[in-house]
Amino acid sequence: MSIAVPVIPYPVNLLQDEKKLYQFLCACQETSTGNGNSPIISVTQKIKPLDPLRVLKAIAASYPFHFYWESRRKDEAILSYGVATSLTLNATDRFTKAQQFIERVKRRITKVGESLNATPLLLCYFTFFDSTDSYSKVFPSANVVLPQFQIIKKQNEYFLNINILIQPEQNLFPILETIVQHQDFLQMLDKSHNLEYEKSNIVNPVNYKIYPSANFKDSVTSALKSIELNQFSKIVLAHALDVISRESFQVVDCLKNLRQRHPDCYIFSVSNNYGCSFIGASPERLISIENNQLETDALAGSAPRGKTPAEDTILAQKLLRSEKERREHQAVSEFITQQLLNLGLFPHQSPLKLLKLSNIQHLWTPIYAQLNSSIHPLEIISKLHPTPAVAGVPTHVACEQIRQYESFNRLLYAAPIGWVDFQGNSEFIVGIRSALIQNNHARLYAGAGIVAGSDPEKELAEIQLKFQALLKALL
Ligand SMILES: C=C(O[C@H]1C=CC=C(C(=O)O)[C@@H]1O)C(=O)O
Repeated sequence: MSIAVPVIPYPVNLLQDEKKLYQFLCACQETSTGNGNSPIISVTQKIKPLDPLRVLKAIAASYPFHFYWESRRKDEAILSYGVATSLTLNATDRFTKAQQFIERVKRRITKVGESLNATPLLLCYFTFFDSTDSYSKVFPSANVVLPQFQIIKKQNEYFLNINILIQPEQNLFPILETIVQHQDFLQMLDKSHNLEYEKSNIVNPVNYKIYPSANFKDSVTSALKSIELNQFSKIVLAHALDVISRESFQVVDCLKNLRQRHPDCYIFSVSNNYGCSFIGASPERLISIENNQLETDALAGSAPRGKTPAEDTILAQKLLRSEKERREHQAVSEFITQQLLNLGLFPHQSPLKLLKLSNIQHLWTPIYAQLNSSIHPLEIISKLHPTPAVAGVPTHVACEQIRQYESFNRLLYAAPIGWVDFQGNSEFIVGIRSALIQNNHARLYAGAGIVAGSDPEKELAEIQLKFQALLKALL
Protein backbone atom coordinates (compact mmCIF):
# COMPACT_ATOMS: atom_id res chain seq x y z
CA MET A 1 0.00 0.00 0.00
CA SER A 2 1.52 3.38 -0.86
CA ILE A 3 0.57 6.60 0.90
CA ALA A 4 2.23 9.68 -0.54
CA VAL A 5 4.90 11.01 1.79
CA PRO A 6 5.47 14.78 1.57
CA VAL A 7 8.78 15.63 -0.08
CA ILE A 8 10.50 18.97 0.36
CA PRO A 9 12.92 19.60 -2.47
CA TYR A 10 15.32 21.32 -0.11
CA PRO A 11 18.83 22.32 -1.33
CA VAL A 12 20.73 19.12 -2.05
CA ASN A 13 23.57 20.22 0.20
CA LEU A 14 21.36 20.58 3.29
CA LEU A 15 23.52 18.13 5.20
CA GLN A 16 26.62 20.14 4.43
CA ASP A 17 25.18 23.51 5.40
CA GLU A 18 24.94 23.57 9.18
CA LYS A 19 23.10 26.85 9.37
CA LYS A 20 20.43 25.89 6.87
CA LEU A 21 20.08 22.50 8.50
CA TYR A 22 19.56 24.10 11.91
CA GLN A 23 16.96 26.53 10.53
CA PHE A 24 15.22 23.63 8.87
CA LEU A 25 15.15 21.58 12.09
CA CYS A 26 13.76 24.61 13.99
CA ALA A 27 11.01 25.05 11.41
CA CYS A 28 10.07 21.40 11.77
CA GLN A 29 10.10 21.61 15.55
CA GLU A 30 7.50 24.35 15.44
CA THR A 31 5.06 21.86 13.95
CA SER A 32 5.84 19.23 16.59
CA THR A 33 3.08 18.55 19.08
CA GLY A 34 4.59 15.52 20.84
CA ASN A 35 2.09 12.86 22.00
CA GLY A 36 4.13 10.17 20.31
CA ASN A 37 3.43 11.80 16.98
CA SER A 38 6.49 13.99 16.66
CA PRO A 39 7.49 14.67 13.09
CA ILE A 40 10.29 12.68 11.55
CA ILE A 41 12.59 14.31 9.05
CA SER A 42 14.14 11.97 6.52
CA VAL A 43 17.08 13.48 4.68
CA THR A 44 18.69 11.62 1.79
CA GLN A 45 21.69 12.58 -0.24
CA LYS A 46 24.03 10.96 -2.70
CA ILE A 47 27.44 10.05 -1.33
CA LYS A 48 30.69 8.82 -2.82
CA PRO A 49 31.11 5.06 -3.29
CA LEU A 50 31.84 3.37 0.00
CA ASP A 51 31.59 -0.28 1.00
CA PRO A 52 28.79 -0.44 3.63
CA LEU A 53 30.67 -3.31 5.33
CA ARG A 54 33.55 -0.92 6.00
CA VAL A 55 31.13 1.46 7.65
CA LEU A 56 29.68 -1.40 9.69
CA LYS A 57 33.13 -2.31 10.95
CA ALA A 58 33.68 1.30 12.02
CA ILE A 59 30.32 1.85 13.75
CA ALA A 60 29.63 -1.60 15.22
CA ALA A 61 31.04 -0.78 18.66
CA SER A 62 29.04 2.47 18.99
CA TYR A 63 25.66 1.32 17.68
CA PRO A 64 24.19 -1.82 19.31
CA PHE A 65 21.56 -2.02 16.58
CA HIS A 66 22.58 -2.62 13.00
CA PHE A 67 20.94 -4.22 10.02
CA TYR A 68 23.02 -5.33 7.08
CA TRP A 69 21.68 -6.68 3.82
CA GLU A 70 23.45 -7.40 0.59
CA SER A 71 22.46 -8.93 -2.71
CA ARG A 72 25.40 -9.29 -5.09
CA ARG A 73 23.08 -10.53 -7.81
CA LYS A 74 21.14 -7.25 -7.69
CA ASP A 75 24.25 -5.25 -6.81
CA GLU A 76 22.46 -3.75 -3.81
CA ALA A 77 23.39 -3.31 -0.17
CA ILE A 78 21.79 -1.67 2.84
CA LEU A 79 23.47 -0.81 6.09
CA SER A 80 21.28 0.70 8.81
CA TYR A 81 22.26 1.66 12.34
CA GLY A 82 20.89 3.61 15.24
CA VAL A 83 17.17 3.78 15.95
CA ALA A 84 14.99 6.80 15.11
CA THR A 85 11.83 4.96 16.14
CA SER A 86 10.93 1.31 16.45
CA LEU A 87 8.30 -1.23 17.36
CA THR A 88 9.04 -4.46 19.14
CA LEU A 89 6.23 -6.70 20.20
CA ASN A 90 5.16 -10.18 21.09
CA ALA A 91 1.66 -10.69 19.72
CA THR A 92 -0.22 -13.18 17.59
CA ASP A 93 -1.35 -10.48 15.14
CA ARG A 94 2.23 -9.27 14.84
CA PHE A 95 2.17 -8.75 11.06
CA THR A 96 -0.95 -6.56 11.24
CA LYS A 97 0.46 -4.56 14.16
CA ALA A 98 3.75 -4.10 12.32
CA GLN A 99 1.88 -2.91 9.24
CA GLN A 100 -0.13 -0.42 11.32
CA PHE A 101 3.07 0.89 12.91
CA ILE A 102 4.62 1.39 9.47
CA GLU A 103 1.59 3.35 8.30
CA ARG A 104 1.73 5.56 11.42
CA VAL A 105 5.44 6.27 10.88
CA LYS A 106 4.77 7.07 7.27
CA ARG A 107 2.26 9.76 8.23
CA ARG A 108 4.88 11.42 10.44
CA ILE A 109 7.64 11.58 7.84
CA THR A 110 8.67 14.53 5.76
CA LYS A 111 11.28 13.71 3.15
CA VAL A 112 13.98 16.14 2.27
CA GLY A 113 15.96 15.88 -0.95
CA GLU A 114 14.84 13.71 -3.81
CA SER A 115 17.89 11.75 -4.73
CA LEU A 116 16.35 8.38 -3.87
CA ASN A 117 12.59 7.97 -3.98
CA ALA A 118 12.64 4.76 -1.99
CA THR A 119 14.14 6.10 1.24
CA PRO A 120 13.73 5.65 4.08
CA LEU A 121 13.53 1.88 4.28
CA LEU A 122 11.88 0.35 7.33
CA LEU A 123 13.57 -2.80 8.52
CA CYS A 124 11.43 -5.69 9.67
CA TYR A 125 12.40 -8.99 11.23
CA PHE A 126 10.25 -11.59 12.87
CA THR A 127 10.91 -14.73 14.83
CA PHE A 128 9.91 -18.07 13.32
CA PHE A 129 7.17 -18.69 15.87
CA ASP A 130 4.86 -16.01 17.17
CA SER A 131 4.82 -15.09 20.83
CA THR A 132 2.31 -17.71 21.92
CA ASP A 133 4.65 -20.43 20.72
CA SER A 134 7.92 -19.23 22.11
CA TYR A 135 8.70 -16.02 23.89
CA SER A 136 12.10 -14.41 23.77
CA LYS A 137 13.39 -11.17 25.19
CA VAL A 138 16.46 -11.38 22.96
CA PHE A 139 14.44 -11.13 19.75
CA PRO A 140 10.75 -10.30 20.25
CA SER A 141 8.42 -11.90 17.73
CA ALA A 142 8.08 -8.71 15.64
CA ASN A 143 10.61 -5.94 15.17
CA VAL A 144 10.24 -2.89 12.94
CA VAL A 145 12.91 -0.21 12.91
CA LEU A 146 13.17 3.16 11.27
CA PRO A 147 16.93 3.56 11.57
CA GLN A 148 18.75 6.74 12.36
CA PHE A 149 21.33 6.22 9.61
CA GLN A 150 21.19 4.27 6.42
CA ILE A 151 23.74 3.73 3.70
CA ILE A 152 22.21 2.35 0.57
CA LYS A 153 24.05 1.04 -2.45
CA LYS A 154 22.01 0.62 -5.61
CA GLN A 155 24.23 -0.56 -8.42
CA ASN A 156 26.78 2.25 -8.87
CA GLU A 157 24.97 4.81 -6.76
CA TYR A 158 25.37 5.33 -3.03
CA PHE A 159 23.07 7.22 -0.70
CA LEU A 160 23.11 8.36 2.88
CA ASN A 161 19.73 8.61 4.57
CA ILE A 162 19.32 10.17 8.01
CA ASN A 163 16.08 10.04 9.97
CA ILE A 164 15.54 12.53 12.76
CA LEU A 165 12.70 12.52 15.23
CA ILE A 166 11.91 16.09 16.31
CA GLN A 167 10.38 16.44 19.79
CA PRO A 168 8.84 19.71 20.95
CA GLU A 169 11.06 21.56 23.48
CA GLN A 170 14.02 19.40 22.48
CA ASN A 171 17.46 20.99 22.28
CA LEU A 172 18.30 20.68 18.58
CA PHE A 173 22.05 21.25 18.92
CA PRO A 174 22.94 17.68 19.91
CA ILE A 175 20.99 16.44 16.87
CA LEU A 176 22.85 18.87 14.67
CA GLU A 177 26.15 17.80 16.18
CA THR A 178 25.42 14.09 15.60
CA ILE A 179 24.63 14.76 11.94
CA VAL A 180 27.69 16.92 11.40
CA GLN A 181 29.96 14.45 13.17
CA HIS A 182 28.54 11.70 11.05
CA GLN A 183 29.33 13.59 7.87
CA ASP A 184 32.92 14.04 9.06
CA PHE A 185 33.15 10.37 9.96
CA LEU A 186 32.00 9.24 6.50
CA GLN A 187 34.40 11.66 4.86
CA MET A 188 37.24 10.35 6.99
CA LEU A 189 36.38 6.76 6.03
CA ASP A 190 36.26 7.83 2.42
CA LYS A 191 39.81 9.20 2.57
CA SER A 192 41.42 6.60 4.75
CA HIS A 193 40.65 3.28 3.06
CA ASN A 194 40.05 1.32 -0.09
CA LEU A 195 36.53 1.15 -1.42
CA GLU A 196 35.98 -2.43 -0.32
CA TYR A 197 36.19 -3.61 3.26
CA GLU A 198 39.30 -5.67 3.90
CA LYS A 199 39.35 -8.18 6.68
CA SER A 200 41.40 -7.37 9.73
CA ASN A 201 44.38 -9.63 10.29
CA ILE A 202 42.86 -11.10 13.38
CA VAL A 203 43.96 -14.67 13.94
CA ASN A 204 41.09 -17.02 13.22
CA PRO A 205 39.60 -18.49 16.37
CA VAL A 206 41.25 -21.88 15.96
CA ASN A 207 40.47 -23.07 19.45
CA TYR A 208 36.86 -24.00 19.32
CA LYS A 209 34.54 -26.70 20.52
CA ILE A 210 31.42 -27.85 18.76
CA TYR A 211 28.39 -28.99 20.76
CA PRO A 212 25.70 -30.46 18.53
CA SER A 213 22.18 -30.48 19.97
CA ALA A 214 19.94 -33.58 20.16
CA ASN A 215 20.21 -36.51 17.80
CA PHE A 216 18.95 -35.43 14.41
CA LYS A 217 18.71 -38.87 12.83
CA ASP A 218 16.46 -40.14 15.65
CA SER A 219 14.11 -37.19 15.10
CA VAL A 220 13.96 -37.92 11.36
CA THR A 221 13.20 -41.61 11.99
CA SER A 222 10.45 -40.70 14.44
CA ALA A 223 8.98 -38.07 12.07
CA LEU A 224 8.93 -40.65 9.27
CA LYS A 225 6.77 -42.90 11.47
CA SER A 226 4.29 -40.05 11.97
CA ILE A 227 4.24 -39.47 8.20
CA GLU A 228 3.45 -43.16 7.72
CA LEU A 229 0.56 -42.72 10.16
CA ASN A 230 -0.68 -39.77 8.06
CA GLN A 231 -0.26 -37.26 10.89
CA PHE A 232 1.39 -34.90 8.40
CA SER A 233 2.97 -35.27 4.97
CA LYS A 234 6.05 -33.05 5.34
CA ILE A 235 8.09 -31.59 8.18
CA VAL A 236 11.24 -29.50 8.09
CA LEU A 237 13.42 -30.51 11.00
CA ALA A 238 16.31 -28.31 12.01
CA HIS A 239 19.41 -28.93 14.02
CA ALA A 240 21.54 -26.47 15.99
CA LEU A 241 25.29 -26.58 16.33
CA ASP A 242 26.91 -24.59 19.12
CA VAL A 243 30.43 -23.44 18.42
CA ILE A 244 32.37 -22.04 21.35
CA SER A 245 35.57 -20.26 20.46
CA ARG A 246 38.37 -18.93 22.64
CA GLU A 247 38.20 -15.60 20.84
CA SER A 248 35.15 -13.47 20.09
CA PHE A 249 33.77 -13.96 16.60
CA GLN A 250 34.32 -10.99 14.31
CA VAL A 251 30.90 -10.46 12.76
CA VAL A 252 32.05 -8.19 9.94
CA ASP A 253 34.84 -10.55 8.97
CA CYS A 254 32.31 -13.39 8.89
CA LEU A 255 30.07 -11.31 6.63
CA LYS A 256 33.00 -10.62 4.35
CA ASN A 257 33.68 -14.38 4.17
CA LEU A 258 30.04 -15.08 3.44
CA ARG A 259 30.03 -12.43 0.72
CA GLN A 260 33.00 -14.09 -0.97
CA ARG A 261 31.84 -17.66 -0.58
CA HIS A 262 28.16 -17.19 -1.42
CA PRO A 263 27.82 -14.54 -4.13
CA ASP A 264 24.38 -15.90 -5.13
CA CYS A 265 22.89 -15.55 -1.66
CA TYR A 266 21.56 -12.65 0.35
CA ILE A 267 24.11 -11.79 3.02
CA PHE A 268 22.52 -10.40 6.17
CA SER A 269 23.16 -9.45 9.78
CA VAL A 270 20.80 -8.11 12.43
CA SER A 271 22.10 -7.14 15.85
CA ASN A 272 20.40 -6.17 19.09
CA ASN A 273 21.06 -4.54 22.47
CA TYR A 274 22.12 -7.87 23.98
CA GLY A 275 25.24 -8.05 21.81
CA CYS A 276 23.72 -10.74 19.59
CA SER A 277 24.08 -10.75 15.82
CA PHE A 278 22.03 -13.02 13.64
CA ILE A 279 23.95 -13.48 10.41
CA GLY A 280 23.70 -15.64 7.34
CA ALA A 281 23.83 -16.24 3.62
CA SER A 282 20.30 -17.13 2.54
CA PRO A 283 19.40 -18.31 -0.94
CA GLU A 284 15.68 -18.09 -0.22
CA ARG A 285 13.65 -15.03 -1.13
CA LEU A 286 10.28 -14.87 0.59
CA ILE A 287 9.01 -11.88 -1.39
CA SER A 288 10.38 -9.19 -3.60
CA ILE A 289 8.04 -6.41 -4.68
CA GLU A 290 9.04 -3.76 -7.18
CA ASN A 291 6.51 -1.53 -8.90
CA ASN A 292 3.65 -3.82 -7.87
CA GLN A 293 5.36 -6.92 -9.33
CA LEU A 294 5.64 -9.70 -6.77
CA GLU A 295 8.28 -12.40 -7.06
CA THR A 296 8.63 -15.25 -4.61
CA ASP A 297 10.60 -18.49 -4.60
CA ALA A 298 9.62 -22.05 -3.93
CA LEU A 299 12.97 -23.50 -2.89
CA ALA A 300 13.16 -27.05 -1.59
CA GLY A 301 14.83 -30.27 -2.62
CA SER A 302 18.62 -30.41 -2.39
CA ALA A 303 21.73 -32.14 -3.67
CA PRO A 304 25.44 -31.46 -3.18
CA ARG A 305 27.50 -29.81 -5.93
CA GLY A 306 29.80 -32.13 -7.85
CA LYS A 307 33.56 -31.90 -7.59
CA THR A 308 33.85 -31.87 -11.39
CA PRO A 309 31.43 -30.44 -13.99
CA ALA A 310 30.55 -34.00 -15.07
CA GLU A 311 29.77 -35.09 -11.50
CA ASP A 312 27.81 -31.89 -10.97
CA THR A 313 25.63 -32.58 -14.00
CA ILE A 314 24.94 -36.13 -12.80
CA LEU A 315 23.92 -34.87 -9.36
CA ALA A 316 21.75 -32.14 -10.93
CA GLN A 317 19.97 -34.63 -13.22
CA LYS A 318 19.41 -36.99 -10.30
CA LEU A 319 17.91 -34.16 -8.27
CA LEU A 320 15.63 -33.07 -11.09
CA ARG A 321 14.44 -36.64 -11.66
CA SER A 322 14.00 -37.64 -8.02
CA GLU A 323 10.32 -38.23 -7.31
CA LYS A 324 10.92 -37.73 -3.56
CA GLU A 325 12.76 -34.41 -4.01
CA ARG A 326 10.10 -33.16 -6.43
CA ARG A 327 7.37 -34.05 -3.95
CA GLU A 328 9.24 -32.17 -1.23
CA HIS A 329 9.48 -29.21 -3.60
CA GLN A 330 5.91 -29.36 -4.83
CA ALA A 331 4.61 -29.05 -1.27
CA VAL A 332 6.19 -25.58 -1.26
CA SER A 333 5.16 -24.37 -4.71
CA GLU A 334 1.57 -25.55 -4.18
CA PHE A 335 1.34 -23.86 -0.78
CA ILE A 336 2.69 -20.53 -2.07
CA THR A 337 0.42 -20.60 -5.11
CA GLN A 338 -2.63 -21.40 -2.97
CA GLN A 339 -1.86 -18.66 -0.45
CA LEU A 340 -1.46 -16.10 -3.23
CA LEU A 341 -4.76 -17.22 -4.75
CA ASN A 342 -6.36 -16.79 -1.31
CA LEU A 343 -5.15 -13.20 -1.37
CA GLY A 344 -7.06 -12.69 -4.63
CA LEU A 345 -3.90 -12.73 -6.77
CA PHE A 346 -3.23 -14.64 -9.99
CA PRO A 347 0.16 -16.30 -9.48
CA HIS A 348 2.19 -17.55 -12.39
CA GLN A 349 4.84 -20.25 -11.90
CA SER A 350 8.06 -20.43 -13.91
CA PRO A 351 9.09 -23.93 -15.01
CA LEU A 352 11.08 -25.85 -12.40
CA LYS A 353 14.80 -25.04 -12.45
CA LEU A 354 17.93 -25.49 -10.38
CA LEU A 355 19.50 -22.92 -8.12
CA LYS A 356 23.17 -23.76 -8.02
CA LEU A 357 24.99 -22.36 -4.99
CA SER A 358 28.65 -22.77 -4.17
CA ASN A 359 28.20 -25.86 -1.99
CA ILE A 360 24.65 -27.09 -2.69
CA GLN A 361 21.97 -27.06 -5.39
CA HIS A 362 18.22 -26.77 -4.98
CA LEU A 363 15.05 -27.28 -6.93
CA TRP A 364 13.67 -23.82 -7.56
CA THR A 365 10.37 -22.47 -8.87
CA PRO A 366 10.13 -18.69 -9.12
CA ILE A 367 6.51 -17.54 -8.76
CA TYR A 368 5.22 -14.16 -9.99
CA ALA A 369 2.07 -12.12 -9.44
CA GLN A 370 0.85 -8.66 -10.33
CA LEU A 371 -0.26 -6.76 -7.22
CA ASN A 372 -2.74 -4.00 -6.78
CA SER A 373 -1.55 -1.18 -4.59
CA SER A 374 -3.97 -1.91 -1.74
CA ILE A 375 -2.09 -4.97 -0.57
CA HIS A 376 0.67 -4.42 1.95
CA PRO A 377 3.87 -6.51 1.76
CA LEU A 378 3.34 -7.64 5.38
CA GLU A 379 -0.11 -8.95 4.51
CA ILE A 380 1.56 -11.23 1.97
CA ILE A 381 4.25 -12.22 4.49
CA SER A 382 1.57 -13.11 7.02
CA LYS A 383 0.03 -15.54 4.52
CA LEU A 384 3.30 -17.07 3.30
CA HIS A 385 5.23 -17.52 6.53
CA PRO A 386 6.08 -20.27 7.34
CA THR A 387 6.13 -21.99 3.95
CA PRO A 388 6.60 -25.76 3.78
CA ALA A 389 10.23 -25.06 2.85
CA VAL A 390 10.83 -24.36 6.54
CA ALA A 391 7.77 -25.81 8.36
CA GLY A 392 5.78 -28.57 6.66
CA VAL A 393 2.32 -29.72 5.58
CA PRO A 394 -0.17 -29.07 7.11
CA THR A 395 1.50 -25.98 8.54
CA HIS A 396 0.01 -25.97 12.04
CA VAL A 397 0.60 -29.70 12.66
CA ALA A 398 4.16 -29.42 11.36
CA CYS A 399 4.81 -26.39 13.61
CA GLU A 400 3.50 -28.24 16.66
CA GLN A 401 5.72 -31.20 15.85
CA ILE A 402 8.75 -28.96 15.27
CA ARG A 403 8.37 -27.69 18.82
CA GLN A 404 8.31 -31.27 20.09
CA TYR A 405 11.35 -32.41 18.15
CA GLU A 406 13.62 -29.39 18.36
CA SER A 407 15.25 -28.73 21.73
CA PHE A 408 16.27 -25.16 20.87
CA ASN A 409 14.34 -21.96 20.10
CA ARG A 410 14.45 -21.14 16.39
CA LEU A 411 14.31 -17.38 17.11
CA LEU A 412 15.11 -15.70 13.76
CA TYR A 413 16.15 -18.92 12.03
CA ALA A 414 13.94 -19.61 8.97
CA ALA A 415 11.92 -16.46 9.69
CA PRO A 416 11.17 -13.40 7.53
CA ILE A 417 13.85 -10.68 7.48
CA GLY A 418 13.63 -7.71 5.18
CA TRP A 419 12.54 -4.16 4.49
CA VAL A 420 9.65 -2.14 3.14
CA ASP A 421 9.71 1.32 1.68
CA PHE A 422 6.88 3.85 1.50
CA GLN A 423 6.11 3.18 -2.13
CA GLY A 424 5.01 -0.40 -1.59
CA ASN A 425 8.37 -1.90 -2.59
CA SER A 426 9.79 -4.55 -0.34
CA GLU A 427 12.11 -7.50 -0.10
CA PHE A 428 12.16 -10.30 2.46
CA ILE A 429 14.31 -13.37 2.71
CA VAL A 430 13.92 -16.48 4.81
CA GLY A 431 16.64 -16.49 7.50
CA ILE A 432 18.19 -19.89 6.69
CA ARG A 433 21.92 -20.81 6.39
CA SER A 434 22.32 -18.69 9.47
CA ALA A 435 23.94 -18.36 12.89
CA LEU A 436 23.33 -16.42 16.07
CA ILE A 437 26.56 -14.94 17.38
CA GLN A 438 27.22 -13.55 20.83
CA ASN A 439 30.85 -12.85 21.68
CA ASN A 440 32.65 -16.20 21.43
CA HIS A 441 29.50 -18.30 21.04
CA ALA A 442 27.90 -19.09 17.69
CA ARG A 443 24.78 -21.17 17.26
CA LEU A 444 24.43 -22.46 13.72
CA TYR A 445 21.13 -23.65 12.30
CA ALA A 446 20.32 -25.97 9.42
CA GLY A 447 17.18 -27.87 8.48
CA ALA A 448 15.98 -30.38 5.94
CA GLY A 449 12.57 -31.28 4.58
CA ILE A 450 11.37 -34.75 5.55
CA VAL A 451 8.74 -36.54 3.44
CA ALA A 452 7.84 -40.20 2.91
CA GLY A 453 10.92 -41.84 1.42
CA SER A 454 13.45 -39.60 3.21
CA ASP A 455 16.56 -41.38 4.45
CA PRO A 456 17.78 -40.21 7.91
CA GLU A 457 21.42 -40.74 6.89
CA LYS A 458 21.03 -38.59 3.76
CA GLU A 459 19.12 -35.90 5.62
CA LEU A 460 21.93 -35.70 8.17
CA ALA A 461 24.45 -35.39 5.33
CA GLU A 462 22.32 -32.57 3.87
CA ILE A 463 22.23 -30.52 7.04
CA GLN A 464 25.96 -31.08 7.55
CA LEU A 465 26.50 -29.65 4.08
CA LYS A 466 24.33 -26.67 4.99
CA PHE A 467 26.25 -26.12 8.25
CA GLN A 468 29.45 -25.93 6.24
CA ALA A 469 28.28 -22.68 4.61
CA LEU A 470 28.40 -20.93 7.97
CA LEU A 471 31.11 -22.93 9.65
CA LYS A 472 33.65 -22.08 6.97
CA ALA A 473 32.78 -18.39 7.23
CA LEU A 474 33.20 -18.39 11.01
CA LEU A 475 36.37 -20.34 11.51
C1 LIG B 1 15.39 -25.28 5.91
C2 LIG B 1 16.47 -25.12 5.15
O1 LIG B 1 16.45 -25.22 3.79
C3 LIG B 1 15.22 -25.25 3.08
C4 LIG B 1 15.44 -24.53 1.82
C5 LIG B 1 15.92 -25.17 0.70
C6 LIG B 1 16.00 -26.57 0.67
C7 LIG B 1 15.52 -27.31 1.68
C8 LIG B 1 15.57 -28.80 1.63
O2 LIG B 1 15.92 -29.34 0.58
O3 LIG B 1 15.27 -29.45 2.64
C9 LIG B 1 14.82 -26.69 2.84
O4 LIG B 1 13.45 -26.79 2.58
C10 LIG B 1 17.78 -24.83 5.74
O5 LIG B 1 18.74 -24.65 4.98
O6 LIG B 1 17.89 -24.71 6.98
